[in-house]
Amino acid sequence: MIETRDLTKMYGDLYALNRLNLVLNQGDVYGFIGPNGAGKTTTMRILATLLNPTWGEAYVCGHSIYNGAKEIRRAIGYMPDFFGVYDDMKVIEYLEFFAAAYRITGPGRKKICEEVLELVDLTYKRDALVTSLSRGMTQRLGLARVLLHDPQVLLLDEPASGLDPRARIEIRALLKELRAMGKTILVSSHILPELADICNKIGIIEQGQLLVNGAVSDVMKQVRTDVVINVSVADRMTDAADFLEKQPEVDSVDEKTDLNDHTYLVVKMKPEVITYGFLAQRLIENGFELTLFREDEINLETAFMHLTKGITS
Ligand SMILES: Nc1ncnc2c1ncn2[C@@H]1O[C@H](COP(=O)(O)OP(=O)(O)OP(=O)(O)O)[C@@H](O)[C@H]1O
Repeated sequence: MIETRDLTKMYGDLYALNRLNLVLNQGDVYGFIGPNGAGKTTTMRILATLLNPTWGEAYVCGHSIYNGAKEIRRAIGYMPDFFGVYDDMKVIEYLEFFAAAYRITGPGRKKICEEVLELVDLTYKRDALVTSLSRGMTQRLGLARVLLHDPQVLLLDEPASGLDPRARIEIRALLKELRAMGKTILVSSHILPELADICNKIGIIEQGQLLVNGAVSDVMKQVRTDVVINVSVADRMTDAADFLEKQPEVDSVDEKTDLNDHTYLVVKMKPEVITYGFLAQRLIENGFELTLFREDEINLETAFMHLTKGITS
């Protein structure tokens, strides 16, 4: 669906993008992560055929950016990080305006506009002025706009930036829905954890260079520093904590309480230990009834800092 080969963009001596090689297959949701100025927008603009690279090649839906711009623009929905809305226009008028620009005509136009409004959960705002929408609603309207022509590929530049936590959750839910619809999505962010659970692939870019690229689980393995497991047992938590502390592979055991007031143990393994299934077995063999045994979610934000530290500092 998307392939770039040594894609490079220079501004004078500056490599905004340096030999970028990316592959997105149909249905991939690729989280493109990087700090400000990393080259994310440059990549998206090149893929959207709005900017020429200095060299390198890129294909979108099988069309080259050099001679397939028309076909590419038809196949993609590009949402830039900043886009203007027009004053004195109602939400539905705004969408109909863009639908007309996409040459969607006849009675079908109205239907499509209503459908995308429904998809982004803005039906209740159809007659509101676009300038009266909150930032989160404006972002959702922006998404609705790029969905009008039912593109196969979505290029979304920081769709969650500047949103409050609730609006971020809504955008993530929407992205999940688009993923379920089979869209291929390249979505950028400078916040790693934000995208981890909606993407199947992740790339981390800095100063125009892709530092890490792969399946979310592989990226997590690469950046993993130590293994932490959350454990809970029925009734005998104190005994379990004592037992775990005595195991030679265990570094530390701490007790924590979750939001529902459930207590669990946070077991940190020694640095060289990367497997941990044996601990569950030992607990069971020693008569503990396990109610929770799960690797702690790796803090991707920490991983991100860990990865980029060497370059930025
Ligand atoms: N028109 C331009 N002229 C000169 N330099 C530019 C131009 N556009 C971008 N750059 C530089 O190219 C680099 C990459 O910029 P880009 O906008 O792609 O980064 P980004 O990852 O999207 O960052 P942000 O999160 O801030 O949007 C930056 O150093 C930027 O200053």
